[in-house]
Amino acid sequence: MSLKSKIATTEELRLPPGARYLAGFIDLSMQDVLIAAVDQRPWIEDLKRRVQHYGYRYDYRARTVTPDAYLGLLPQWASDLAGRLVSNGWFEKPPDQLIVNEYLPGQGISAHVDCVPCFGDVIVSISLLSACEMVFKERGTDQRRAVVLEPRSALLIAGPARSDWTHEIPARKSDPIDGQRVPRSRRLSLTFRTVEVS
Ligand SMILES: O=C(O)CCC(=O)C(=O)O
Ligand SMILES: [Fe+2]
Repeated sequence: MSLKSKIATTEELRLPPGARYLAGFIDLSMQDVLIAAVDQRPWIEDLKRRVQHYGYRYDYRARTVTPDAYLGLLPQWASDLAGRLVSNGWFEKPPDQLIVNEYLPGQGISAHVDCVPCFGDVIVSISLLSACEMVFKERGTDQRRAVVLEPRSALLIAGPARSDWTHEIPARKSDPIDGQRVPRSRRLSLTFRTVEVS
């Protein structure tokens, strides 16, 4: 077994119930295409990290998505990825909302559960560039699972992992990976969701 698949297997075991992890979902040339596409688009700069919203705008202050937040169809590069997430069986229908997050070293996302009435049960986050650690914590217990999100991997969060556990990316400049401190560099994540409008 290669070192890489050994790491992926170990991380599988560390995932909370309902989460799944796929290393190498994106190949190197597709990663370049996606980064170039994202970097051509305007960033929203009013959080601690830069973000882009597609499909529907998520309101961070109200913590909700409303029907009037519709922004239009996903751009081609995003709907191609959404289609792959249907063909690999992770989504039943193509997700219609995408948030791109940019993390520079020292930036993260605080512990949260993605809005339960706003979005469907399945959430998939694709990682580009730097690796980082994601920490899951079970609400109401002291259970904690730290997983390494490798570049070009895909993480599915559903079921208990989606609603009974919080997830976060600690705001750090390096992560403990395989017993070493690995410095972070720029990371982009593409998080796909399905909006449930009432
Ligand atoms: O960057 C990530 O992989 C996770 C992003 C996330 O949790 C979110 O946008 O809700
Ligand atoms: Fe999240």
